[in-house]
Amino acid sequence: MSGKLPFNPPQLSQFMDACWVESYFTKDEVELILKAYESKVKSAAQVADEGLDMPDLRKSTVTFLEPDDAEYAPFIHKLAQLAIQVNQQRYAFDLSGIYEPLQIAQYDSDDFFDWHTDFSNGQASTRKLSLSVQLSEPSSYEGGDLQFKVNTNEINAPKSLGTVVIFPSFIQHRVTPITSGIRKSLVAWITGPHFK
Ligand SMILES: O=C(O)CCC(=O)C(=O)O
Ligand SMILES: [Fe+2]
Repeated sequence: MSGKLPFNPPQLSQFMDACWVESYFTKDEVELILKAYESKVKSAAQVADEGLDMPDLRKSTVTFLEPDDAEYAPFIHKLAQLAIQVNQQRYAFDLSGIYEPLQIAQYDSDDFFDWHTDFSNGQASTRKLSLSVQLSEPSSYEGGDLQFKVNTNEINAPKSLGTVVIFPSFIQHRVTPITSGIRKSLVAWITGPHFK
């Protein structure tokens, strides 16, 4: 017996629990998404595809953009380009595209989204990467930190307008309660075949 059972998997050396590109979108690009939010029908946020109200987990108001909506194509393509590039550098996941509506969320005072992963049962089991675009000026609200749980540390993502935060959908994250003002974000989920 050799005492070995080699699988020899390829290894990643650039993995990060979360990364970001500050000011990736311009103020004008953000403005377009804010107008979309204003023009659409909004509802209280539910949790993943379970369609559940979980008031202890999440409180915010949301609306959605279809990924092939021509009006927002330049914005959505620019976001997709970043997902592809960051995936090549850091994650090497198999990605198929954007198959879910993009979420625009508004967090008013006391709104929050407690610790969770975007990867879950059903449709959420095909989520590979999550991207959050910061749509509000940091000076316009307090609280509302997008945080990642990395071992025992809570890592804050930058809040500057137009910043995109990218992370594997299986990473624990939260948005802390808003203590004043209003925070808006756009979240896209990049789909791929199941982990295998
Ligand atoms: O608002 C954010 O930046 C993130 C929200 C979030 O985690 C989600 O919608 O799954
Ligand atoms: Fe999330």
